[in-house]
Amino acid sequence: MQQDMIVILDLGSTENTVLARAIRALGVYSEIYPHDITPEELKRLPNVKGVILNGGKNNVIDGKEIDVDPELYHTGIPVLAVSHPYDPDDSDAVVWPHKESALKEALKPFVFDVCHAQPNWNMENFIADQIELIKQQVGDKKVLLALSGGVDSSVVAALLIRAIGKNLVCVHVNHGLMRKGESESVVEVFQNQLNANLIYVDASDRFLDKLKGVSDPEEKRKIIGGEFIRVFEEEAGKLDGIDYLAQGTIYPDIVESGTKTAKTVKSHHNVGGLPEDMQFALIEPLKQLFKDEVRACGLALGLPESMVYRQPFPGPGLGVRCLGAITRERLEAVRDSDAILREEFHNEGLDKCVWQYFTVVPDFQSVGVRDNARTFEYPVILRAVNTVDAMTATIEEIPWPVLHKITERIINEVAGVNRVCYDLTPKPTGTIEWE
Ligand SMILES: Nc1ncnc2c1ncn2[C@@H]1O[C@H](COP(=O)(O)OP(=O)(O)OP(=O)(O)O)[C@@H](O)[C@H]1O
Repeated sequence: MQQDMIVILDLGSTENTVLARAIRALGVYSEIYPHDITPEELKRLPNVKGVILNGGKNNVIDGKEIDVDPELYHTGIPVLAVSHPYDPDDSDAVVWPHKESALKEALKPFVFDVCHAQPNWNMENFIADQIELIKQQVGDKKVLLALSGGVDSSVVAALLIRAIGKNLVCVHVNHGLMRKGESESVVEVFQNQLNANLIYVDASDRFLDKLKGVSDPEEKRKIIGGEFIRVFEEEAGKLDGIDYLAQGTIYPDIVESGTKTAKTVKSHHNVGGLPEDMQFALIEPLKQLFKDEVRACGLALGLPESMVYRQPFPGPGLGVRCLGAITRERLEAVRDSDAILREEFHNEGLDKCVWQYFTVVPDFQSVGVRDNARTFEYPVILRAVNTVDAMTATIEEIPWPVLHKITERIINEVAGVNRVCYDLTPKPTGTIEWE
């Protein structure tokens, strides 16, 4: 193992991630575990140099104050107990700084002088350690991964290919609602460049047939999600001897799904909504990483920037941007206009400062004129928003010349479109997506 580690035990603090990031900022790897970890489990973790018991206001579960196993103090590993002030009248509470710079200074004596941890946390060492751990866990067994082409599943795939090569079986489902070139790039990067064992399923017709005539957004989402599970199940059923399922779970997913002491923000989809009765052991090598670290890991593994910095994309894909009942004609208009928007945003460097930008095609037409003749065609709506937490969103001010250029390209290059609009609605009152 290349990296030393400081373990944070969650005793009800809301600041676990702040603490982990501050320790990692000192160059020392840090992972967060629940308070009820046993001394044996702790000792099995690689290279643990110290333990921080991180107390806080969520320290009561089912009416009982939680604590760690007292044996943890006798493992020979240095232990530091800290607590964050949560009751302003509680003069006994240790004042623990919130700012990362101050927190780093406060942590240094424990991390370096008491634990003697080496600042050897970097992507190369992380990757080397994960590969070693995966090899130990999996041996020569087979691992299945649903590969969307999104950041998280792509980075997991690249890591597992390094660790176990062809014993990783990736399944990519093209539901026909991908952005332009996306499924092709999954095949190019994983099959052609990384030599992965990739099963590519073109299920476009199947999805589009099921969606024919369905205009209710919720029903559309349900059909897409349900059909995805069926396709994946069918493919998994054809495979023999799979023992493990890999998932692109990252640390924020765990926090959002609720840790033992944190309330659930939203229940995170078990990956791809896989059926409960599929009995696999899980491999989640990124589950302790934050999004920026996942990206750095992907780059270090040689994935292209376009994949690693891919903007968030809804599970039902372009299906929720082709408003109302999906038709192939309008779906192509969404796909082509989205590709133009992305290309122009990239050319202008706007892809670096706008969080999410996409196009929408509604299911009504308007009158226009082209070459002295009347047209009756669809509009394309542009949307570009910034957000910190996706709960609210603001509208990005795009320079007029850029908007003009995008408009001109869309009306000239996208079939069936005669009008372009810019959506100026913040969230609230609009959601980020239209459906
Ligand atoms: N078209 C697809 N083909 C194969 N697997 C998919 C597909 N779409 C989604 N998945 C699987 O479902 C998981 C969750 O999908 P979701 O769209 O919510 O992505 P995510 O959580 O942003 O992760 P990612 O960045 O890996 O796409 C993905 O990580 C992937 O394992």
